[in-house]
Order: sequence, then C-alpha cells, then structure tokens
Amino acid sequence: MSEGIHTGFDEQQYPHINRGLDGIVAFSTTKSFIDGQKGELIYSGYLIDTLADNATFEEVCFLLWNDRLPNAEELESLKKLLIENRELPQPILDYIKATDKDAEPMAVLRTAVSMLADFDDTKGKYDETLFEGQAIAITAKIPGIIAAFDRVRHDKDIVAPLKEESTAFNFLYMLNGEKPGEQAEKTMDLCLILHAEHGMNASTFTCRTICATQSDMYSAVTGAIGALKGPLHGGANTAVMNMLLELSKQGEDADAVAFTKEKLDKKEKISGFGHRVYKTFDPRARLLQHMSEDLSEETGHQELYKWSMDMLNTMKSEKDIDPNVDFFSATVYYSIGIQPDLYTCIFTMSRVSGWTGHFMEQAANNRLIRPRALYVGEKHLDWVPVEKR
Ligand SMILES: CC(=O)SCCNC(=O)CCNC(=O)[C@H](O)C(C)(C)COP(=O)(O)OP(=O)(O)OC[C@H]1O[C@@H](n2cnc3c(N)ncnc32)[C@H](O)[C@@H]1OP(=O)(O)O
Ligand SMILES: O=C([O-])CC(=O)C(=O)O
Repeated sequence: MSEGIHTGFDEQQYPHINRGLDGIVAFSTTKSFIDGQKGELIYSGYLIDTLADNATFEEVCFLLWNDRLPNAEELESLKKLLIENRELPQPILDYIKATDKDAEPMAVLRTAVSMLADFDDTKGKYDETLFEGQAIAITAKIPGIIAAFDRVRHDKDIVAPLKEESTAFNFLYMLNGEKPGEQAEKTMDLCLILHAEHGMNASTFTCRTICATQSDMYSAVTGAIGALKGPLHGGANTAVMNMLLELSKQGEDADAVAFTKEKLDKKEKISGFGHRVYKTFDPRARLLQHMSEDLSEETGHQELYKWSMDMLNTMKSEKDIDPNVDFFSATVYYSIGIQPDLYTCIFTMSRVSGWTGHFMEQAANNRLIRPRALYVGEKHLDWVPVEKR
C-alpha cells in the first residue's frame, strides 16, 4: 500500500527524493557547529583547535553533556564517576571470553554495549534524571570491552581497570598490560577529543532516531555503533590502514601515486577522503596530520607518512577531494602500536560522548523522527493463489 493513502500524502506532488537527506536540517543543536566551506569545527562554543590545545577528553565529555566547561570540583567529580564505573559485569567478561576470537571487534563491542543495559541499576530506563548517569556508565565501560576482547583473542589475560588515571591512560594500560608513556597517553587523549562530536553524522542521527521513539540510551548507543561500523563512516579508519598495508607489500619504494590513480581508474572510493559537509580539509585531519608526521619520525615509520602525503596530493590533483578525520588517524593509531581492526572501536570510545549528549538533547525536546518514502512499486494487484504463482 502506498505510504500516502491514509494521510493524503500524494507522491505525484513530491517527485523529488533527497537521497541521503543531503542538506536537510532536522534538528537544532548546541553540541557542535561545522563550517564545511571554511573547515571549522566547534563543540558547544569551543573551536576544535582550542580544545585540542587545552582540554582533556573528560572535560569534553562534560562539555557535551552540559553545554559548558566544568569547574575544578565538577571535573574531579566526573573523573571519579568515570573511574568508579569502569569495572565490567562478570557476564560481559564471560561473553567476551566465549565469543569467536575472529569476530569483528566492532560487532563484539555492539553486542557487549547492548548487554550492559541488563546490568545497569536503572535497566536503561528512559528518564531524564537518569540519562547523565547512564552516559557515564556506558562511556566508562566501552574502553574495557575493547581491551578485554583484544587480549582474549590474543590468548592474554584480561587486565582489570585502574582505579586512577585518565580514560586514555587506562585504556592503553588495559590493552597492553603496561602503563603507557606520557606521549602515548597524550596522543590517545587528543584522538578522543578530536572524534567526540560531529553534528548530524549517520551514527548520531541513528542515535537520535532511536531516542525519539523513547526507547533507551543503551539501544541508541548500540544502534549508533552499528552505523559507525560501516566503511563509509567510522569504519573508514580501519580501511585506510588496510589500504596502506596493502601498498606496503610493494616494498619501501611503493608507488602511492600510481596506487591511488589505479583505484580511481577502477572507480573505487579511496577511504579517508571526501565528506558530506566539508568541501575543504577537515580541521581534525589537519591536527591528526601533524601528529602522524611527528609520530612517523619518532617511530621510524616515515614511509607511511610519505605514502599518505602522496595519496593526499594525488586525490587533490585528480579529484579535488580532501582527507577526512579517518585518513591520518589510521597512521596515528598504528604508530602507537594499535591493531588496525580496533581503530573504529577507538572512534566509538570517543563518539559515545557526542551520541549521549545528543540523546539528552533529543529527549529534552522530543518528536518522533519519521520521514517519508516515495512509493515506486505497483498498486492494486490482483491476488494470485500460491499454487498459481
Ligand atoms: C567519520 C566519517 O564518517 S568521515 C567519512 C569516512 N568515509 C570515507 O572515508 C569513505 C570514502 N568516502 C566516501 O565514500 C564519501 O566521500 C562519503 C561517504 C564520505 C561522502 O559521500 P557523499 O557525500 O554521498 O558524496 P558522494 O559519494 O556523492 O561523492 C561525490 C563525488 O565525489 C567522489 N568521491 C567522494 N569521495 C570519494 C573518495 N573517497 N574517493 C573517490 N571519489 C570520491 C564520488 O565518486 C562522487 O563523484 P561523482 O560526482 O563523479 O560521482
Ligand atoms: O560528519 C560526518 O558525516 C562524518 C564525520 O566526519 C564524523 O562523524 O565525524
């Protein structure tokens, strides 16, 4: 049956379909502002460069949940709550130990976050007085899920979370089983800041759509993880690293220009390039580029940075397309020793702050999200009994 029959919505009068909802403004938000022409990104009033220079991930969480920076006491209190909420319920650890070691880390993370709702004292109840506590509980536990699965699949013991230190420090500690150096912690913290929030991207839209049915925050984050996982969205960071590793098979003299042109000739999309909103260099990619360059010198992976730049220049000259956040984050994570298939999980560890901030914003001014589809199938067909089809 046509979508329009009961409401008088006449598809003949609406011949234009906006594929991908390009340019459609469906919400107002105080969470972030993107100027796609200038390449500017603001989280709740603060330029991304200002936050990169000054903030910690925990301060950014507070900012996205409260639309203002915390004072010293509020920041200490949030840090304490995040630490207290790190421990994973035993059934989640049991699931991680029992699941297939070859499972996709993002799939394991999605399932574990969904399970978390059952062990939350609030059972994920949709109640605005409970939302910030739920956001803290989910944000605090995601790093432990990622680290635990990575250790289990490598036949290593799960490392219990620390009762101190930042989210970035504790994550690297749980992943590697040893305390990270200052540089690795700072790099991880900066990556968490840069990935925290980005307007109405596909995963945040998914989160708000689930929130708008008055479902619950765990369902919304689970759905958002599913959306982020795809290679056209957050999954692109893993795809970038796999592409560079494929190129590295050519040896140190690999030709990244020819490699890129070949992909373009085959009409392949190059991961880490292009963006629905930015028509210029993504400001996060610029910050990550500097980090990638510095780390490539420190770790002796200079060829990865050189190939990245060759790809970037080729994309610019051939297609006039700039890199997005996923392009240089890949080599940054690689330089600090993280396995490529965990990159999108790390993105999740950060973006959960933005998702949950949007969840609270949606709930405070809610309306069901329900667009239309143009029916293009047949109508009023005669019924044919099964034996005659
Ligand atoms: C965190 C994030 O989600 S950032 C984005 C991460 N995703 C990626 O890096 C995957 C690669 N990029 C892409 O697939 C796209 O640029 C997207 C999905 C990010 C944006 O898609 P859209 O806004 O729908 O742009 P669309 O796909 O229509 O591209 C417009 C044109 O640029 C081309 N183009 C866009 N990105 C790329 C790319 N990465 N490589 C090659 N060509 C590209 C398209 O082929 C298209 O060309 P055409 O008009 O000649 O057909
Ligand atoms: O905004 C988008 O569409 C994708 C993106 O860069 C992000 O989610 O960080």
